Amino acid sequence: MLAQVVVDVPTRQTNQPYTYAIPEELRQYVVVGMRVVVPFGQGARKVQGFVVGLLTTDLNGFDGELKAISQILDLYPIVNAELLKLSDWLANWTFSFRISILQAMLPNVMRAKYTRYLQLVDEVDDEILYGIFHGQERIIFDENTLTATSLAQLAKLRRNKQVVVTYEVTSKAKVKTESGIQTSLSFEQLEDIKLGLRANAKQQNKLLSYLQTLEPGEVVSQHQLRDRLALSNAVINTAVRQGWASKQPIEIYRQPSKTIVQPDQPKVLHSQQAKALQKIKAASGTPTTFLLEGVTGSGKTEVYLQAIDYELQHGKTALMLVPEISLTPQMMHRVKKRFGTKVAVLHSGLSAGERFDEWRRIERREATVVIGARSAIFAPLENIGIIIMDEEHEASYKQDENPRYHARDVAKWRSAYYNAPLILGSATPSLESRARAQKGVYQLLMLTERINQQALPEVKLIDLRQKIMHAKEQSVADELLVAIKERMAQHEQSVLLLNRRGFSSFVMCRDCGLVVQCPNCDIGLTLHMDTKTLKCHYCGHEEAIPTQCPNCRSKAIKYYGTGTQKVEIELQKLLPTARVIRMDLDTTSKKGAHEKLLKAFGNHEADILLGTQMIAKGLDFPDVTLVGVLNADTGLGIPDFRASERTFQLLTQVAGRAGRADKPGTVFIQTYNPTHYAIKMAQAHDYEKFYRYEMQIRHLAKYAPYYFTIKIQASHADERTAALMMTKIGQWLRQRLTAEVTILGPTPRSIARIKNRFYYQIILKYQNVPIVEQVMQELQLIAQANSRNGMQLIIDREPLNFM
Ligand SMILES: Nc1ncnc2c1ncn2[C@@H]1O[C@H](COP(=O)(O)OP(=O)(O)OP(=O)(O)O)[C@@H](O)[C@H]1O
Ligand SMILES: [Zn+2]
Ligand SMILES: [Zn+2]
Repeated sequence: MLAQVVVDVPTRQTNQPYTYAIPEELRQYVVVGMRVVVPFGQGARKVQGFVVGLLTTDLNGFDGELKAISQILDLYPIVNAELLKLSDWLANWTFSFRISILQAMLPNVMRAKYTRYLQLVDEVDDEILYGIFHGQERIIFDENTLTATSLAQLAKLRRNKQVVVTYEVTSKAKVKTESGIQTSLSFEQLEDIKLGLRANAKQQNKLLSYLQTLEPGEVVSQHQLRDRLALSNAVINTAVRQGWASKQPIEIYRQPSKTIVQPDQPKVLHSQQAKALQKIKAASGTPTTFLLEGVTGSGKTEVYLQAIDYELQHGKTALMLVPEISLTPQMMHRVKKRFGTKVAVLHSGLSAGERFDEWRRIERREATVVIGARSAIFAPLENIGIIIMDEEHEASYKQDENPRYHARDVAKWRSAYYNAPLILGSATPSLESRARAQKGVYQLLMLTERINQQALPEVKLIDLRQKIMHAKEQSVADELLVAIKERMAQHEQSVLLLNRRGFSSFVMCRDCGLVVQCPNCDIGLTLHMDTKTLKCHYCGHEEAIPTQCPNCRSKAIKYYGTGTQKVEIELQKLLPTARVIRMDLDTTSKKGAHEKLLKAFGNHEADILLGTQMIAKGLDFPDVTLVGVLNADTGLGIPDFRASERTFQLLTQVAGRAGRADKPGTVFIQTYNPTHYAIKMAQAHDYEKFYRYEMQIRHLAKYAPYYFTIKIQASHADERTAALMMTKIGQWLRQRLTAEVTILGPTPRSIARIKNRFYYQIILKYQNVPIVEQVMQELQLIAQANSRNGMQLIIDREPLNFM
C-alpha cells in the first residue's frame, strides 16, 4: 500500500501529492486525513505532510525504491473527507497551494510546533500501563520509541476512548486540566482500610466511603470532592500517599465567555419574516442560496435563529458567520441565548487555547451550532443543515493574505456538498450578490419593514463646505450638538461615528510642509496621542513625535486630523455633563474590552458612544435615537472602484442603529459632498436605487459584477528588479491571453513600498475566458521557480483591496 502525501515545503510547493511507501508496522494506522512526517528532497530532511490518498495497488517491489513515511503525527484523521475534498477545490480556485489551505483549516495550535502526549483516560491492562506508559498516566507520544504492536494497541485504545492525544505548544495551547481523584482499589479493599482506621479518623472514613461509590475508572474533580464532603486537601493528599486513591488530571474546556446567558424563546414572526422563513424551510435539504435583503432592524437575526432551530430539530448542524465577532458580541449572545451549550464560538479574540478547545468540541460533535468569523467557515462540522452569512457584503470575509479565499465561496461549496441552504443576509448586499439574485441564481427574500412598523430614521445632511467659512476647528457641528443635548435631556442615547477609512491623523511641519514618513514604507505615519508616538499601520514602525522638524529644524510641528481622542476632548468641553464611551483601536485592544464597553453603553452608563467603524454595524440598543456621522467622505477618495459602495454601506448601516425600538430615530451626516449619489441615496435609505445606479457605472467601467478581476502583484527588495519582473510577466500574459482579457499595468501599487519591499501590480479584467484559470496556475509555478531570487508573487482572485 502507498500513501499520497501533500508536503509542507515552502520553496517547493506543488499541489501534486508525492507518493510514499508505508512501512509494514504503520500499515494499519495510516489513514487519509492524517498528518505524517516524511523525508523530502536530496538531504531527505523530515517535513510534515497530509495524507490525501491511499493507493491499494501493490507495485510489487517497486515501492521498495520509494521513500517511506517516517512517522505518523496523529492517531486519527484530523481533516475529514469533506474538508480534504474542499482543500483540493479551494487550492485551485484561489491559485494557492493545497498545503496552505489545509493549514488554514486547522486551529493555530495544530499548525505550530508542539509536543504530543498520550494520556490515559481509562483503566488499561497492566501490560499496556507498564509496557507503554511505564506506569504513568501521561507520556510523550513519540512513534520512534514505540513498537508496531504498541502502536496497534494505542490505535485500539483510542477507538475505545481509553486514551487521548493532547498537544502542548509553548505552554499556551495545552489541554486544560484540573486535578481529579480516582481509586484503583475495589469496594472490599477500601472496606478493609476503613476497618483499620482509628476511630477518630472521621474525615478519612468519609473519603473512603465516597471512593467506594465510584465506578471503576471514574474520576471525580478534587475541588468538587473537597467542597461536597467538606474535606481538606490534606486528607485527600494523605489518601493519595497511602495508595488508596490516585490523582488524575481531568480534561476541562476553557470557557471563552464567562457571562451567563439567560435562555430566550423564539419570537412570533411578523408576516414578512414568516414568509422568508417558510421559503427557507421549504428549501431544506437542497443547496439553495438565498439573499435575505432586509432593511436595518427588520429582524433578520430572528429569521436566522429559527432557520437554525429547524435544522437542529432534524438532527442537522448549523454554521453561522459574522464579520468579526469580537466586534459584534451582541450577535453571539443572541445565538447563545437560543441554543445554549450547543454553541461553539470561533474568532480571533479567543486565545489559542480557547480556540483549540472550541474546535475540539465541534470535532467531538458536542457542539452543533458554530458561530464565528471568517475562518470558522472551515469548522469541522459534519452533517451541516444550514449555513448563514450575516452582513454578507463585509470585506473582512475575504482573507487579505495567503490563502486569499472568500468565505462566501467556501460557504457555497459546503452548501452544495451537504445539500444545505445558504443564507446571505444584509441590509446592503454586495453588488455581486444582489446581481446574482437579479439573475435568479440566488433566491431573493426581502424584509422591507422594521419591527413594529417603526419608520427608518430621518437622515439630515450637514454641509461642511459652508461650515469651513467659520473656520472653527470643531468636528461636531452645532445642529448635531443641539440634538445630542435634547437626547440627553430625554435619557436617550447617541452614537457618533468617526469614519477612519482612508483617513488618519498625522504631524506636519508648518514651515516646510514635511509630513513624517515611515522609513520602511511609502506612507505617512499615524499619530497616536495615547502613546504620544507616530506609528506605521503597515509595518508596525513606531517613533516618538518629533519636537523639531527633521527636515528644516523648525519647531512649528502641528498635529492634523480628527482622531477619536480629539473628538472626545472636544465633547467634554462642549457638553461637560455628557458621559462618553470611546471605542477605537486604542480602547479595545485588550481582550474582552469591546464587550465590556458595549455592555456599559447598554446599561446606560454613557450618553454617547463615540467610535470608529467598529460601532457601525450589528448594534441593537433600543434607546439609541440619534446617530451622527462626523465625516462621511473620507472613504470616497480611495482609488478603488468600490469606494462608493463601501460609503453607501457604511452610512446605511450606521444610520440603522437609530430608532430600532419604539422611539423614532434621527441621523445627521456631516459631509463635504452632499450631492454625491452614495450619500444622497443613503440619506433616502434607497438600496435598490443605489444598486441600479452603481450597476450602470460598473458596466461602463467594466468592473464587478459584470467583469471578473484578478490582481497580480510582485514585490522585491530592489525596485528595479520588481519592475522588471512585472514587465516580463505582463509581456508573458499578453502572449498567453486573448484580447478578451483586459490587462492593466504593470503599475506601482498606490503604496509602492511596504516593509522595504517594492510592489508592482497588474489587474486582469475578463468575462468568460476559461484559459485564464490555466494561465494563472502556470503563473503560480513560474512564481514558485522565481521565489529563490527573492521575488514574491501574489495572485488575488476578486480582490477587495486595491491599495
Ligand atoms: N418577530 C419579532 N417580534 C418582536 N421583536 C422582534 C421580532 N423579530 C426581531 N425582533 C427584535 O427586533 C430588533 C431588530 O431585529 P434584528 O436585530 O434581528 O434586525 P436585523 O435585521 O438583524 O438588523 P441589522 O441589520 O440592523 O443588524 C431586535 O431587538 C429583535 O430582538
Ligand atoms: Zn520643516
Ligand atoms: Zn511602515
